[in-house]
Amino acid sequence: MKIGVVGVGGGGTALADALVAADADSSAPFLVDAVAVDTDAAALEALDGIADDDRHLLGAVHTDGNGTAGDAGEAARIAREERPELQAAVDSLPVGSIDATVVCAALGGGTGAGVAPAVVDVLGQVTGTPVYVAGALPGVAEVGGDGAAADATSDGPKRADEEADTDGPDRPLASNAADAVGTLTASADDLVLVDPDVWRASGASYEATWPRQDAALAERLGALFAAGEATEPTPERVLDASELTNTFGADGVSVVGAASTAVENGRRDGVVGGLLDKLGGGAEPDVDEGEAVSVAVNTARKAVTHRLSLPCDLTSASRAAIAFHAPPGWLSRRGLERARSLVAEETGVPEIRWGDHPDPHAESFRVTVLLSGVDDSDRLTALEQTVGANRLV
Ligand SMILES: Nc1nc2c(ncn2[C@@H]2O[C@H](COP(=O)(O)OP(=O)(O)OP(=O)(O)O)[C@@H](O)[C@H]2O)c(=O)[nH]1
Repeated sequence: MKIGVVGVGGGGTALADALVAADADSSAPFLVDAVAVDTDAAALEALDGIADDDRHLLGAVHTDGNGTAGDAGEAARIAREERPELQAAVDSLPVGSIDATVVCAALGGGTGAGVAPAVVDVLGQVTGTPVYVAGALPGVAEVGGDGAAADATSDGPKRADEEADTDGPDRPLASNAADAVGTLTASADDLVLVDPDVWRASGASYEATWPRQDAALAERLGALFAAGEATEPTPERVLDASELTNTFGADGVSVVGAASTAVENGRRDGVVGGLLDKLGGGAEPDVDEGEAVSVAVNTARKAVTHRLSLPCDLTSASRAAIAFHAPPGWLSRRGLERARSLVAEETGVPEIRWGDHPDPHAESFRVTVLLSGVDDSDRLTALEQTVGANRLV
């Protein structure tokens, strides 16, 4: 599936940047163009992979280029007033060449929560193809949940001025996120959620977590989009744009799980080894089918039971798709079918679309699972309780 990407706000543009990097690393490129929109000039400046011309500063008159400090209402006003600028930013995407657009945003941010819905709206009018949102929730400790309590006990109770660093009145991360989840599940074609606490090591700061979280989500989304783009060597099955489109978009939110197992690809190390592989066509390892099946099944089990992008009740998903990525010899039809059956048993979703991406240079067997229509997640329930909202999905 060929995608366009729009990053919105600090966290959103960082995730968009990570998608550009994942595309550059992929042997089946999937990203056509990426643009960044922010009210924070320094955050735009800090991006790596998005071209300077594709970075758009909004609201400079209101914020002096310093962001909205969590004010989603102000960000939404800026998006309304500067709709022509937003439109111009989005217009640079070659809409005729993309199958879908992914809008990336950290939903606790003022700009992420306030501008992303406007971007979805503009895209809906200009593209005619699905618009998905990849949304990062604020961390539990950032919004003063259980994690914050744990932090407080390790360092003694938090002082009032420290509270302002988490979810004080000037940074209403939880209410921004709750509002954005409600709005975006209704207006976008899907909302894929990611929870920073899945990636946060015990005692680590969120700042240290974000780069890993952004890279991991970008790699997962990239694996799904690339599965339909792989052509050489021929896949067993293609997960094409229409199959992914038909998986995204069930009522609820989407989550992405992934796991990988290191495997031999028979490639030789170093420059000389690479040349020998080229001359000799590479040395495909002789893979035992039983081992290939067991690696496929065990990796698929890990993908749905560990490290989903949002912890949730798997059985609440109503649709699923799987992308397999591995050296060709490891992609046995029987292994892929058995892995698919395992995911069907774990989720209760009977019809699961799948595709594989044979990659002679892959050094692991990787399974990426998209679950759509998820409507039962303790993390969302906690967010609802924090802000006193009704069910968000
Ligand atoms: N995943 C990720 N999250 C981030 C990053 N930077 C900040 N965040 C988190 O994203 C949320 C919103 O922060 P920003 O994205 O900087 O906010 P914004 O959308 O630019 O909005 P402003 O309030 O106007 O600055 C907070 O929960 C941050 O903790 C990042 O690089 N990656």
